[in-house]
Amino acid sequence: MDVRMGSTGKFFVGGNWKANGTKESVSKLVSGLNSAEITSDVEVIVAPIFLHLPYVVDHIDSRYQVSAQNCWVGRAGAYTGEIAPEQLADMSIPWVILGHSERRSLLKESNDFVGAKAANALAHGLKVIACIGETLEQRESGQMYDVLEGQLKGVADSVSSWEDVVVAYEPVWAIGTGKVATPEQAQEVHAYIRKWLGDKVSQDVSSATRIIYGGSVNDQNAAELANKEDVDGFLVGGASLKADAFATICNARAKVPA
Ligand SMILES: O=C(CO)COP(=O)(O)O
Repeated sequence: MDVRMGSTGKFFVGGNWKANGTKESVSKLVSGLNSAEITSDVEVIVAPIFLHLPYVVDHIDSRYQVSAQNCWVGRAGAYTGEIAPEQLADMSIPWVILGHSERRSLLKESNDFVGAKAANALAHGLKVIACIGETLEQRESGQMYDVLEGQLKGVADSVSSWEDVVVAYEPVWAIGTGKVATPEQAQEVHAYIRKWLGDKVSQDVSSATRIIYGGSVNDQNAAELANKEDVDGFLVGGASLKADAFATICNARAKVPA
């Protein structure tokens, strides 16, 4: 089994809770996760909304790491409504998700802006899950690789060290739609991303960087996707809100025979 080095060399599963949850539901989810059985071969991250971060940091088991879903592009200061990476680090939040397609489309975050945010977060000691992905229209009109390249380049132009970067391939047409990419579709794009990193960044970065898949991953389809050579983990939305389903996804690679 081909295992990526990354910072820990482990299969990587992130639960992106998006703008979901109340005090009550988050407390239930955290207790469900605390009693879930998860193999030690996997690095697991959960990403609640900013407001719930302190509660989750204080109450979740140390087997899980906590992530924000966004951060500011610069330092702390006069930026109303924003949260800077050093403020996340100060709250013991080690990870941040950047460039999610919901932010790219709804908030018009550009490739350069996402790259600048990634560099800024890394400079302040955070680790970054950098999201890329094409829409159905872009895929069907043959623009998929141009779009993915632009998104990768946005990150690569700003980021000098990739040690603390995980790349999440999340085809927009698969997010929240129940229409998961086939294992072959995911593998094809992951292999493209790995080759792009090898050609444009370095062979070391290409082989060490974990490339994870997101988009309608659930407890039924995760094992087959995890079996693909270049799928190093998942970024999970809806199914990460259920502790049992999320634990099954976290254990998906462990179930695959080596
Ligand atoms: O956007 C996603 C994770 O960041 C995927 O969401 P779903 O798993 O709900 O499709």
